[in-house]
Amino acid sequence: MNSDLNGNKRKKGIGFKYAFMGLRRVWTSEKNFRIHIFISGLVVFFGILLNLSMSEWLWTGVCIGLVLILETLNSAIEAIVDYLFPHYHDVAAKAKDISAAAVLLSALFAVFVGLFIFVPKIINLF
Ligand SMILES: Nc1ncnc2c1ncn2[C@@H]1O[C@H](COP(=O)(O)OP(=O)(O)OP(=O)(O)O)[C@@H](O)[C@H]1O
Repeated sequence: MNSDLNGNKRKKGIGFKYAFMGLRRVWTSEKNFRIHIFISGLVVFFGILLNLSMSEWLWTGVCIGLVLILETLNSAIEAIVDYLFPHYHDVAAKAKDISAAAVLLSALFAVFVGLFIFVPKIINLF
């Protein structure tokens, strides 16, 4: 056992339980995360419908994973920044903007890969 800054006791050990609590936190508190999950569900649905190949599923999975991982990290950074800077501060703006940029880059990458995979398949339907 050790203590956090508020003197609360925290159990040391394998962090899976806390990691799942983190997932629940990001799901309940971050609208963007829920939107990404919803879009990921749609992509998987259309992937099944369009019968993606193994490598196409791999690329799709990498893109979905990348966006969700970066959105989760972005949420953690936002929480720290909000705590450290309750009022306007240039450092807070810089940290949040750059953290959001990481999510944006991953989303653009996902769109780029998605266009390569899905557009030819959709065109082939007609
Ligand atoms: N304390 C602050 N100081 C300076 N600028 C801030 C501060 N808080 C937020 N901002 C600016 O406002 C933008 C949006 O911040 P916000 O906290 O609303 O995050 P968000 O990207 O909208 O994410 P979410 O919707 O998950 O809260 C930041 O990217 C930053 O430019």
